[in-house]
Amino acid sequence: MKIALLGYGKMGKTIEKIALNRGHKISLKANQTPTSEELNAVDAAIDFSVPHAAFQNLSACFKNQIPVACGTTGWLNQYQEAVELCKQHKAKFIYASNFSLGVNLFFELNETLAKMMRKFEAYQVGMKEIHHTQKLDAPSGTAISLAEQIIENSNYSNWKHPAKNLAKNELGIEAERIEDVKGTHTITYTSEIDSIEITHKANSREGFALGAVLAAEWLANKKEPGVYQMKDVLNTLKS
Ligand SMILES: NC(=O)C1=CN([C@@H]2O[C@H](COP(=O)(O)OP(=O)(O)OC[C@H]3O[C@@H](n4cnc5c(N)ncnc54)[C@H](OP(=O)(O)O)[C@@H]3O)[C@@H](O)[C@H]2O)C=CC1
Ligand SMILES: O=C(O)C1=N[C@H](C(=O)O)C[C@H](O)C1
Repeated sequence: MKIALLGYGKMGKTIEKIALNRGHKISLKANQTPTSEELNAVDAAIDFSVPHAAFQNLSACFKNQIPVACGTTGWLNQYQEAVELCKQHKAKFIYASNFSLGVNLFFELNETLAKMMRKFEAYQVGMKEIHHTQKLDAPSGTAISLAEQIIENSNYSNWKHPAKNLAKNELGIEAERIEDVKGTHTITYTSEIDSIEITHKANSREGFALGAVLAAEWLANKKEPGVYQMKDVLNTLKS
């Protein structure tokens, strides 16, 4: 399949390597919003760009009916608008705050743990993410997804970053930036007696990149237009 890489930075370059190994062709490497002419020459697009560009890039894909997998974080205030636009143009779209298999397993673990802990009010939940110093957004998209899962399955009502002056029902997210850290997320349940902690640590960017390529392949093969989730892709691969 012919792929457009929207964003040819750290992730774009890792995705290129994985996509070529899977027999795809990279027809476009763009560090700016693509033109319709450029998009019409590809089968699918993968957007790992910057927060201020993601919505514009997605709009260009929807208008040209190019299936698009988007991993860019930090633009979610426009997510609903993107969903509407995708439906309006009968396009195909997946956004995932994290495309790696490991983090998607971690999402399942997080949800199960939150359900288990719901009735034990002695435990306070805390979250911390660590990423490299070039990251533009905080907290990470993955931390937001994890926090939303906990909120849905507990008595917490909202998340807060930075994690200061928290009300009882606020889930604090701490973010630390350390050179070259690929992405670490930790959730801690703390009582006076003990702590329970789960951590996912990415050792490289390859897991994110493989997941994004699998999502783009899945979208390109999907007949029905729509807004999909990484869960849909992984469920198909499991069956
Ligand atoms: N969902 C997931 O699994 C993951 C998500 N991410 C997210 O992906 C995004 C990219 O991460 P990363 O590759 O590390 O970041 P980089 O900064 O390394 O790369 C971003 C690239 O986007 C380019 N860019 C700038 N403006 C546009 C535009 N209008 N259209 C297309 N490209 C543009 C930049 O070009 P220039 O330098 O010329 O400005 C740069 O090459 C981030 O939001 C990050 O949080 C990262 C890893 C995993
Ligand atoms: O910017 C990154 O590098 C990453 N961003 C994503 C996020 O914001 O959650 C995913 C991963 O943690 C790496």
